[in-house]
Amino acid sequence: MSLEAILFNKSDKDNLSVKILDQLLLPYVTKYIPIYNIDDGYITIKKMQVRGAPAIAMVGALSVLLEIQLLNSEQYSFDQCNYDASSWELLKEQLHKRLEYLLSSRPTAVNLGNALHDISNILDNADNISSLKEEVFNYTCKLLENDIKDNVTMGNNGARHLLSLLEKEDFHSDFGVLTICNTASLATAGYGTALGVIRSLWEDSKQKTANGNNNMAKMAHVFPLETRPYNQGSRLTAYELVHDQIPATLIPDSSIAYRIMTSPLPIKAAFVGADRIVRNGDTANKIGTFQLAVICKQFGIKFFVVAPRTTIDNKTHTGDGIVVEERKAEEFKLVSGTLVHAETFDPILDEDNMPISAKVGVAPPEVDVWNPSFDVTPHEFIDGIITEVGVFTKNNNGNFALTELF
Ligand SMILES: CSC[C@H]1O[C@H](OP(=O)(O)O)[C@H](O)[C@@H]1O
Repeated sequence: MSLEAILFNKSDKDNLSVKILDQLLLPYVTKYIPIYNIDDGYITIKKMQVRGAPAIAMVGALSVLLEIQLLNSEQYSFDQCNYDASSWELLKEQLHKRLEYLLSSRPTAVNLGNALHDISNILDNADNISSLKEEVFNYTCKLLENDIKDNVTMGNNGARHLLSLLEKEDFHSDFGVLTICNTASLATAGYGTALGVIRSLWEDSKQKTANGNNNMAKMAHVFPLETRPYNQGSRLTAYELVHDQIPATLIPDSSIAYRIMTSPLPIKAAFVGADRIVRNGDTANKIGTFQLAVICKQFGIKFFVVAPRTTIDNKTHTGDGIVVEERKAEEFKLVSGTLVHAETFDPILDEDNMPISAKVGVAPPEVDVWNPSFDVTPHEFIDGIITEVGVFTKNNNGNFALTELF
């Protein structure tokens, strides 16, 4: 099992605990940090210690569950925080406000909003704090269980779809794929979305190799983009591909077209995740996704969005309605990482024998920057939307029919 972004200990239902992997320190440092309440959920999501639309939703829901656990415990003194427990209605009103605060941590990824909307409905129908805790516990457990199950189903759906397309075009050899950002175990409860398809394609390749089926289309190489400025591709996806021993070559975001043109093997698809898919199929995803889609269209390479139903926004009609989060300028002007020896790449350790995190400046402090965390890819550039329900492709008018997902 590769790294887990979220550790949820539910062995004692009266003493639930959650830890999240601090992804700002990867790939050199593996450090889990505890979550105790909604404030911790907000901070770890805002700082992107945990990131990835599905993982954000799960950590958000878990932080609400832990806050309810606190409110349900005798030793918790209500005057320590925001709650007036003199009435159940007052407490519910305040908890609704806390959900809105949590939602503001990352506005573009719809999964968090969908999860908090569900929890808000549970809250509206709850009669007391202990029944509320039971309902939110059951909801959150289901959210985590369904995420992994759906990711494996989605991965197999996507692999099967691409291989059948290649069969139809009479393509029977090794191929490469592209991917951007991190859409794997570090962005979900496990297996991943776009990288889940790549994991399924790799399982298929290994099976074909073991059976000696050398005259069949099989994925042989992955080209992950580094994904500036947060480097989810170089720090996280490359890490997961190395862990899974999937052949991969990390490439600069700026090299996509040249990589396709000079690739030693044909590149047949790009698989990307999503933070929000709206009714017409326009998709918000990591900044750089739209230009990857444009380049794929130029080269006739299939471009697939991979996302579970929890990433669907069925209220917004087109991409124009999507709020794109802009991150702080420092996240662009400074590159965060771990101090390593230039030759050996071994982390340099401090007096406590711990790796040293550092930021290096790569731009003049005075310069203005534009640092959108996402972009919006119009559905015209998307060849298919891969979900756990199935693969959705456009009709002859070039439109997606996604009502089954709403
Ligand atoms: C399955 S993760 C979906 C999505 O989330 C990532 O964004 P971030 O790392 O800023 O949370 C990226 O856009 C992934 O494609």
